[in-house]
Amino acid sequence: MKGVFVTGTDTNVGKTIIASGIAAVLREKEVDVGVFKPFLSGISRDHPESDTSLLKEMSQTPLSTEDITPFEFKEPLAPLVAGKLKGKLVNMTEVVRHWETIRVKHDFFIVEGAGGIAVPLGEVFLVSDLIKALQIPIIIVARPNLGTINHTFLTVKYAQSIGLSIAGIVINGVGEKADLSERTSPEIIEKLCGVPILGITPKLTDVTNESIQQMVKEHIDVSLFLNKMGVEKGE
Ligand SMILES: Nc1ncnc2c1ncn2[C@@H]1O[C@H](COP(=O)(O)OP(=O)(O)OP(=O)(O)O)[C@@H](O)[C@H]1O
Ligand SMILES: C[C@H](N)[C@H](N)CCCCCC(=O)O
Ligand SMILES: [Mg+2]
Repeated sequence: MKGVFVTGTDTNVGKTIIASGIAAVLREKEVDVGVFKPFLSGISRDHPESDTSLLKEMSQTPLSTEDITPFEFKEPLAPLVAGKLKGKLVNMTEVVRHWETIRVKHDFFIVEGAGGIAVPLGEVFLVSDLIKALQIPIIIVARPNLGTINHTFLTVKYAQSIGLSIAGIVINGVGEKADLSERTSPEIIEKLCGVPILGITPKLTDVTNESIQQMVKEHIDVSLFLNKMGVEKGE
């Protein structure tokens, strides 16, 4: 099994949009792709607008929403905090055990974290610890606007400091009239971080499964990380 873990510089940066778009593009390339969003908070995994639902739809995996998202929490908070409120603390062993049961179901997995890379998932583990346990490279989704250089640099340096492999960065949601910071940040980010920018995606005016897939197909070079991982793909 090969895969990539989609994390971000923050919550709400577009991890699900990018992860689900990549899943759809890989499916179109006849890659046997599965999805895993182990922790979801603030919405039910079966809600049609949940991360889980979009990831499932775009990958067309037969995995159930429970397979994809074994741990869901009501409050829109860090999973550890939401879990404490529910009296349910998840430990890493539970997550890895669940992962071992589903990882055999597909050749390639796209995993989505929760919030940014240092969000607490359990009493003693963060998103970054889960990434380390799954031993797959990361894609960092970042905002386009002023402030993103710092956020992205901090995320990259933290990931590198704990030995995570970084496939690249996606700068997501550039407005139609990109301002000076949006136009200048990508180059400085790539130079400062020493990590490839896999793509710069626009802010869609109409967010549909089709527009997400088309956006990723047009703006993200998935071969940049597929080739590195030796993933055979269709035409
Ligand atoms: N390129 C884009 N164009 C238009 N809307 C976007 C784009 N990327 C993200 N959005 C919107 O921004 C919001 C946040 O995106 P998304 O849910 O993917 O973020 P996230 O990083 O997965 O958040 P979370 O940390 O909660 O999982 C959603 O409403 C989504 O539809
Ligand atoms: C609720 C939200 N949509 C995410 N699922 C969780 C974001 C946790 C962020 C925690 C933090 O960085 O302060
Ligand atoms: Mg998400």
